[in-house]
Amino acid sequence: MSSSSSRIVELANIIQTNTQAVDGYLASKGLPAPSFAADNPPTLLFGHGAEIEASRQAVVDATDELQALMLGPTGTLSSLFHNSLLSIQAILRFNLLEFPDGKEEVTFAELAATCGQNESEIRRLLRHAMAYRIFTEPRKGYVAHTAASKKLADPLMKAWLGFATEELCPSAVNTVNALQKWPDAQEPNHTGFNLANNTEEVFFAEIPKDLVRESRYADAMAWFNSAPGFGPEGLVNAIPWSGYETVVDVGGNTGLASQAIARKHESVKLIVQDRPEPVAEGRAKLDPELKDRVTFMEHDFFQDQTVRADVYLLRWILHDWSDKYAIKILRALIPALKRGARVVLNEFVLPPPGAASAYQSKVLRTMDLSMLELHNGKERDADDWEKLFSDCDPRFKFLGTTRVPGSRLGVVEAKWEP
Ligand SMILES: C[S@@+](CC[C@H](N)C(=O)[O-])C[C@H]1O[C@@H](n2cnc3c(N)ncnc32)[C@H](O)[C@@H]1O
Repeated sequence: MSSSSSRIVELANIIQTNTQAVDGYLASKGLPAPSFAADNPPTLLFGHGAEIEASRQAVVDATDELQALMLGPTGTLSSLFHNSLLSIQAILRFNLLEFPDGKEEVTFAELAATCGQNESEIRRLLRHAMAYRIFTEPRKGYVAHTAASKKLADPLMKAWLGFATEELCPSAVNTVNALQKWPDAQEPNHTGFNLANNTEEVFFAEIPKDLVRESRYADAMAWFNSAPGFGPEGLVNAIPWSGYETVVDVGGNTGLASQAIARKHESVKLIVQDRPEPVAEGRAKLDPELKDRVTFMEHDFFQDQTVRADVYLLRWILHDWSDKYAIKILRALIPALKRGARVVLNEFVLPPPGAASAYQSKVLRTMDLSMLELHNGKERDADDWEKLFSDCDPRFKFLGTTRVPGSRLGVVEAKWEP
């Protein structure tokens, strides 16, 4: 091994040590090595405890940094590909994930025929996806699945990437225009989404006009809830829920987080509040065993809260809104708050500058800009959260932020102390 102390060698060593740790662990458990093959399990590397997760993450971070160093500044800038999601959009729109007659391999021509498109453009689009290891061409002219193209057929994954290509991409392209038109960036209907859709409605009023868009959004939320580190497990373990009688899950969508809490903590009652569409879907899909403890209620969170509870949970709510509107949502709780009532947020807590790897920062910053594109919302750091409560009302006592091991989201707590 080289004795050089350069960063590239240091990174190579980090990659080697941690890759060996992951590989040795998989072998010791009789699990396959990661590969792009269609039958490689999509969650192979997850759920093996903190140590293996730390090694996996170290490899991801170090390979990202090493690649950037090896590309150099020109290579880094030229690999910001503007249309990296175009082939995914085509695959989803043209429904190219299911091969005719259940075949394992199909020709480009057969796939083109299923959607009435030209073979040559389908070939170009699929070969673009193949460069990202989504599908493969095992022999010239034939298409076969990889682990990633198989995963893309999962309905929730499909919904998330459908949401990204059909809602986020057009909104992103229009975001700088929106900022030029409305520089204060506080109003939820002054966004890239508004310009892209030629509407003055906020996202949450525009989307329900079309059932396909509404149900894709609900499924995209469900995908987030099922992705490693994004599920409600962290929240379920972060708070002593059994010590509380009543919890209101404000903007709880179809109630996934509330159901997870109710399953683990058998005494607590949860009321899920949201817009009519998710409330109807949540009621219809509710696990019958939880029907006495998880109930649904239509409620606009900009209107005064009417339910007196011990805890008000807002999970992934305030990041959808600028400070001006996040404060309105928190103030609307005040009429129902009893002394000592808790407000619990389950949101990203952005790390201080330089604390996260560049790879992690890309994930967090992408989410932050997505909020800007759709709603003029934003992700916040610990200081931002504290300031939000103090700007809202000095009677909120800020209790701090915690990060639950294994969860990518933080828990932010405040107490009502009039
Ligand atoms: C990002 S989702 C989070 C959903 C859920 N809490 C979770 O963790 O998956 C935001 C939620 O806010 C709801 N919402 C938006 N505007 C609302 C309003 N004015 N009143 C009540 N709910 C609203 C949406 O319907 C959606 O369910």
